[in-house]
Amino acid sequence: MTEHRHGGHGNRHRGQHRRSNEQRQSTCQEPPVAVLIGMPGAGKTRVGGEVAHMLGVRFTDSDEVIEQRAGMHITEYFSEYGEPRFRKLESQVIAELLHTAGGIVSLGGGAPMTEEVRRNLQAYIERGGKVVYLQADPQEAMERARRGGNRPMLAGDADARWRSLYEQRDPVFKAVANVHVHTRGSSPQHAARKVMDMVMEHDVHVTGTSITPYDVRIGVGTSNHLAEVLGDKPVRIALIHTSPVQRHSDRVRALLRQAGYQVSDVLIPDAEAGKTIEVANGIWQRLGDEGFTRSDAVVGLGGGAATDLAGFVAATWMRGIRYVNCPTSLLAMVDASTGGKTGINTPQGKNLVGSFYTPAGVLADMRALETLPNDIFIEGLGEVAKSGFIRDRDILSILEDHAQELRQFDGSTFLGSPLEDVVAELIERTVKVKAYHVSNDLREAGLREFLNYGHTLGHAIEQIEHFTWRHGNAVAVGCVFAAELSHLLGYIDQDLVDYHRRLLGSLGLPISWAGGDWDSVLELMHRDKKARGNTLRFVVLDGVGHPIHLDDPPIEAVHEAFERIRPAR
Ligand SMILES: NC(=O)c1ccc[n+]([C@@H]2O[C@H](COP(=O)([O-])OP(=O)(O)OC[C@H]3O[C@@H](n4cnc5c(N)ncnc54)[C@H](O)[C@@H]3O)[C@@H](O)[C@H]2O)c1
Ligand SMILES: O=C(O)C(=O)C[C@@H](O)[C@H](O)[C@H](O)COP(=O)(O)O
Repeated sequence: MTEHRHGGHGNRHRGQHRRSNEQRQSTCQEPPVAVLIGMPGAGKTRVGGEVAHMLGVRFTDSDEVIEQRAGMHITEYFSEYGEPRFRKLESQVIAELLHTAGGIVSLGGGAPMTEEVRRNLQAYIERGGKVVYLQADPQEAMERARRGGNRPMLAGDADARWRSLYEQRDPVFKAVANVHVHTRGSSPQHAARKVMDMVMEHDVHVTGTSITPYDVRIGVGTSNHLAEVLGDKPVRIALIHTSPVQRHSDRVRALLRQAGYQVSDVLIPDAEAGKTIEVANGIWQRLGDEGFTRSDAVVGLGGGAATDLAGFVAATWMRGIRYVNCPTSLLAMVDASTGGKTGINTPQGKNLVGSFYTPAGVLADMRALETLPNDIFIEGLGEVAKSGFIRDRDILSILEDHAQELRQFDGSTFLGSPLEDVVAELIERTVKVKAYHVSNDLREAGLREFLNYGHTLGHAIEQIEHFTWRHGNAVAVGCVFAAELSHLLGYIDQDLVDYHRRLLGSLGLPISWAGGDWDSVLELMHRDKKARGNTLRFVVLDGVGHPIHLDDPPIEAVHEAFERIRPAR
């Protein structure tokens, strides 16, 4: 029930483009990374060439390929054979390029007006492709088209002809493209940067029974989609955020105001201190005082604690209003912001009050990672690794291969570095794992519980440590505990337990815990949401990618697993 649409076909992050391009320049047999369409003079060739250069991939102009095939200039072909025959040749060439060109392809201005081209572009999009409508300012485009000359479709009064073509083509281009980039006033380099960020955006579509479908949009600059996702119904937006992410909330507030919304800026206490009934109550009071109605909305911006609280407020205000999450920590991007588990803590335990309430969209803008401290980035890797253990072993391989760079994460040098591609892929893969479970079991009747691997002990550690232990760190120890328990009960061998310790340790995550005592841990594990009556329940593995439910295990084994995560004396 989950579809995945992302920045192209397979794992194609920027570094991979560069490497593979050198090997494939002459014999490319891959679909393009992106196809640019737009009006004459929109800058398809210039911007497309620049994007290809930035990505280190080849650039193909369909008109040039047609001229090579025809052995003559397009203007000559037009006058000798007429437009219908030209469009036929153009369709054939484009059909081939959509399977074989690789890199960036720009299409002739009128190409998408041919039905067969539209059909082929649609099929390309369905295979994961990006068709980018380069929307230039009409004056700028006309001026460039005039200067460019030699365009058979603009013969005569070029401006008048351009305008009339624009009226016919603009609605078609808008419908055909799945990426729209406005280039008004932009230099070709700036426009190319915009195109590149949008092309490299990875989208995971979440759908399923009882879920109004939404997208998780991952990439640099994805918060620019905020107004599009909120839509035009809300008049007021409550922007809920914490102070360490002030720089990002300032930007988002400006975006919202530019889009015409009335923004109520709601600053909440940081981290777990924000996930309380008192904080929620303070916001309900404000929403009431400020006249928030059912058509207004909430934006949650920050780490997982802020998005959990924002979702809870949205779920409860007037029994549910629209909300969009803008996660700023790695953990919130890969896990907390998606899936609709919203909630607060109570003195008795973590997330004990809350609801399943799905966001209208999630904008994981990787630009936010620029300010993320190293220890909070590493904490997020705890949930990434968990997702690898329960479902996607490629996540584990990527973590192994890049452990050292990940461990040394530095937000100030992150964007544009090779690590950016690695992290983008980890985020996308982890969100897919989350989306798979959520799509099939929103209300956690069974399958979704697998996302709780490592959490039964993890939540107890957080609670006993009064939240001085970060969630992802506690989950990492919880995963080692769950692996020990799986092994003690004969589900996995010692190698897999050792592998848990080796991998998590190599990422800088904790693998043992000295705090608390057995009795208090046991009491808290009984309050875990997976427990039933007096029965403890856990998620364990019977292999990588094979989580299982473990109901009412022998208490001696649980105790022994706990002893095994105590540090060696
Ligand atoms: N709802 C879910 O499905 C789900 C899933 C996983 C975790 N969670 C919850 O998420 C929380 C953990 O999330 P977290 O690890 O993001 O912790 P957090 O929200 O406490 O954030 C950690 C710290 O990093 C700061 N921060 C976040 N982004 C930043 C940025 N870009 N720059 C600078 N500082 C930044 C925060 O303000 C905070 O101080 C826990 O409450 C956990 O229960 C919920
Ligand atoms: O989405 C889920 O379902 C999860 O269990 C994801 C967990 O990683 C997350 O920490 C969640 O908040 C835990 O929920 P809880 O129901 O155990 O409180």
